[in-house]
Amino acid sequence: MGFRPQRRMPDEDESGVRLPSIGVEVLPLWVTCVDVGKFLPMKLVFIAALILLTFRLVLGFKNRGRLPPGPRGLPILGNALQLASVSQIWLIFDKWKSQYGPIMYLNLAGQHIVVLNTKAAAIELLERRSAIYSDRPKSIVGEYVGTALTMPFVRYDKRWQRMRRAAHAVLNVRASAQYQPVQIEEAVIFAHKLLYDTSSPLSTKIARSASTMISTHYRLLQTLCIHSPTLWLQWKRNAKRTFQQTTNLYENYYNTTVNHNNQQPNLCVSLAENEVAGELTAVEKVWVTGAISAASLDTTTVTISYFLYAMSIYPNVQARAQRELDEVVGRSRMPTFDDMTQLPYIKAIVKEVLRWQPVTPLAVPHAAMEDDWYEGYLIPKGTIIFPNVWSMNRDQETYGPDADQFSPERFVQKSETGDAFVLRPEFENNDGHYTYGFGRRICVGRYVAENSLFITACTILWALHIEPKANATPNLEEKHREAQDILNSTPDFDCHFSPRFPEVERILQDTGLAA
Ligand code: HEM
Repeated sequence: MGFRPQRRMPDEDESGVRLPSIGVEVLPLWVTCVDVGKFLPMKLVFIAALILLTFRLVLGFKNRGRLPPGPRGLPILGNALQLASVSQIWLIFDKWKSQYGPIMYLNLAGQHIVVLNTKAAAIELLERRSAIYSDRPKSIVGEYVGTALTMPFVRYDKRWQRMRRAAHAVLNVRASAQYQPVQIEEAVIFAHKLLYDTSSPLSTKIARSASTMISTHYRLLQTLCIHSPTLWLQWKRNAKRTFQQTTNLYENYYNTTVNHNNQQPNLCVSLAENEVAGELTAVEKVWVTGAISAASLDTTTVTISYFLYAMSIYPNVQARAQRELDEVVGRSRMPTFDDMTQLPYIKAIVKEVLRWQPVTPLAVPHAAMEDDWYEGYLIPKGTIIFPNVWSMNRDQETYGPDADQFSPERFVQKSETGDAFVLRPEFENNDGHYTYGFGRRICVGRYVAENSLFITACTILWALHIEPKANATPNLEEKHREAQDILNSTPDFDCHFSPRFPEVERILQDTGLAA
């Protein structure tokens, strides 16, 4: 069933993008004051703010007994100061989990936050009750510069439904198979670079490999990386210009790729040709491709970094994976997607990297669209919901006492003959982690990501021997203390790569040329 075109709202431009507006009802108090202050005498604003604040405090006290348990905060500021100086919020949440249980309440200067610490809570709310938990938090900055069109942050409305259907049409299990030849090519180029490119640092080589689907993808990503910080810093002054620049960037990329396609399957061409994508407006279409490219960049880069890092510090895992590759693939050709079912240990490594170091340890926040109750606790409408993926992925009841350790063995068991590994039956059709998120907002690119991670892991392990550079083993805890984001940071490490056997270079080159 198609969606009927939406009526344009008074504060939308012709592309349907919301223009800057003053939405008093949803803004945090301080922002309301700042914006409204331009239009009203300061005294009036102050009185209005005081009334609103009193109202919120009274309501807050009334509701407090019914809200989930959580750390005590300060009046007005709530828990804001407890979180302001923390670099890895998920570690604090993990600590609080043992104190407050499966569902935890925080207050950030009036904004309700609920953290879901267990898979049972996340599945009940974000999956079974997804009809009311699939929204995203309203972002004031974002609406100025285009999150109204950036798919992972789009509010749960008709536009998101159009975008999601289009993205699903070009990224579902079957559609994602069309990108496999390009993913093989990318993996071969990556392995070659790791071996022979001595000029660029490891992090640059990894970022290059994160262009999961199409070679031209990378050019867009590079441009985005260069422009993003300035675009975001100047957000308010140049809001409209920023939005326009980003649209131009995406449009340029989209048109160039569609018009100069070299016959390789790629996302833009798939979208241009897909019937479902016909429901999108022109501007939505280019933003879907841009947002998908951006969504795949950090996620894949961080995950591949942790894969290399794990291989360098767990030589036994590396050796076991290489034994599996030698037995199944041999040394006269490179692994392909056809080998996938025969390589359970490599699949287990990919699952374990995603479980052990989820790139977004709190996923992407959802938002409650109605007042709701869970286990006797009130979740007010507008609450921002963080699924605590980090804690769920390290739950000892599910993963055992070694849940904090990197151990792909947890996903495999000995085959009946006892001479090989097979995936444990419960993980055949199950990720074995919660890193791709939940419910209707679950990562739409996960099949492409899985293919990309699998073929990259196979290719690297088949071709290279990986060793940490002397004295280069980083202390992850130290690194984490430096992170200032809700994204897991890339580990700061370096490795030494060498070919596993003499024919590696020739076979890499032959495969690269043939792909
Ligand atoms: C290691 C790889 C990846 C991880 C761990 C990851 C993780 C996530 C997570 C946690 C979400 C939010 C889920 C939620 O709200 O519950 C998400 C959303 C999304 N991801 Fe991924 N992602 C990965 C790769 C990719 C790739 C390769 C693409 C594109 C080809 C992609 C496209 C998207 C999009 C478009 C969304 C927004 C979905 C929506 O809001 O409906 N992701 N991803």
